[in-house]
Amino acid sequence: MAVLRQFVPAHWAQDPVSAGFVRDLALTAEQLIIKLVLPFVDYGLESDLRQLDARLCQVSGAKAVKWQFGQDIATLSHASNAQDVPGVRNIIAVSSGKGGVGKSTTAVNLALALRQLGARVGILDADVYGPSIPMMLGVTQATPASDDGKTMSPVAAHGIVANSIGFLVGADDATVWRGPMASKALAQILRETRWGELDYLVVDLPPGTGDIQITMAQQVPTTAALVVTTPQNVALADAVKGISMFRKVNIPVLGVIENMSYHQCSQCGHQEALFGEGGGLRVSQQHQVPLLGQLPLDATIGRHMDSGRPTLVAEPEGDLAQRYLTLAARIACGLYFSGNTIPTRLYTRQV
Ligand SMILES: Nc1ncnc2c1ncn2[C@@H]1O[C@H](COP(=O)(O)OP(=O)(O)OP(=O)(O)O)[C@@H](O)[C@H]1O
Repeated sequence: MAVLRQFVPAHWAQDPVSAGFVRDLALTAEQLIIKLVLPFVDYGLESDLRQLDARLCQVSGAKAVKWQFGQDIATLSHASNAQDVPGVRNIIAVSSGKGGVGKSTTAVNLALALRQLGARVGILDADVYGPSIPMMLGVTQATPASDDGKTMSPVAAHGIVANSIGFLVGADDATVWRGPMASKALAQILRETRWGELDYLVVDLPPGTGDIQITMAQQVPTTAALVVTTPQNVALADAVKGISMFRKVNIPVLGVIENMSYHQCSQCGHQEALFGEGGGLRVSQQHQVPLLGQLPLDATIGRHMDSGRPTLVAEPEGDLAQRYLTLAARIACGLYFSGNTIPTRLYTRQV
């Protein structure tokens, strides 16, 4: 325990003992068995912890250390008084100040990365003006089923569940929705979907700071928001507006994600900062929000999205997937250590 107390894994705010994650510790003739149960998903933790093996063997007399991991994702508190969404533990809003910065691409890959790390994940396409999630998940022909005429089952794709106004009205019709009608559509689709048990529901917001964002603050129990930006000054200025808006409406901003940070040549691997350098970091420092990750402008990301097989599905072992997995773990970790755990409610559904 003393050895474990001295070790704080990357992005954690506490060591595993103080955080209460050590569930079991047993010494057999040969092995020291340590079981950790985490309230968030993590990535690369075992290789981090393996650095302790030699020291643990020395103090315990064991020949080897066996690490065991379990996961019970915590429900974190949210600032709004909005009613819970049955079965949904945490809601993460993905936003951007400007359109076209790669918010939906990031939201989809983030949801799939959380899933790959072992969480139960859903995605809600709240971009009621231009829903793109059905296309990105390759399920444009799907329709959420309803057996009672009041609620609907989300569409399953690549291990996650999804719902989008695009499934219900067709992408072109959605663009005419404005103001209260769009907000009502979001609230309705969120509450009338039978999400099942989810650790994380990722919500892809429309760009900007409009009615939908206000609805997220007032009617949705949002745990925290992420702001996606590119390094260009125009995008950064709008990202700052987004951060201020979330703060005004009491939604914690977990951090900034810089997309299209640099261009990586698919032929020679050369990296070039097409849109300038250091923008995301500047915003993060000036507005006291962490820079959670930087993703390259890479033509394969766009191609994967267009084919309906996002990078996490098309190349789950590739370098880009590793970046999304690292980002997802950092978000899950940050959400846990910056929030307050509340008891997870048990729901029964009337049939
Ligand atoms: N890192 C990236 N590298 C290459 N292409 C990308 C990257 N991120 C996004 N794209 C591409 O950029 C385009 C815009 O992305 P996306 O739809 O995710 O943006 P958005 O911010 O959600 O836009 P909007 O909110 O206006 O709908 C898409 O064609 C997508 O495939």
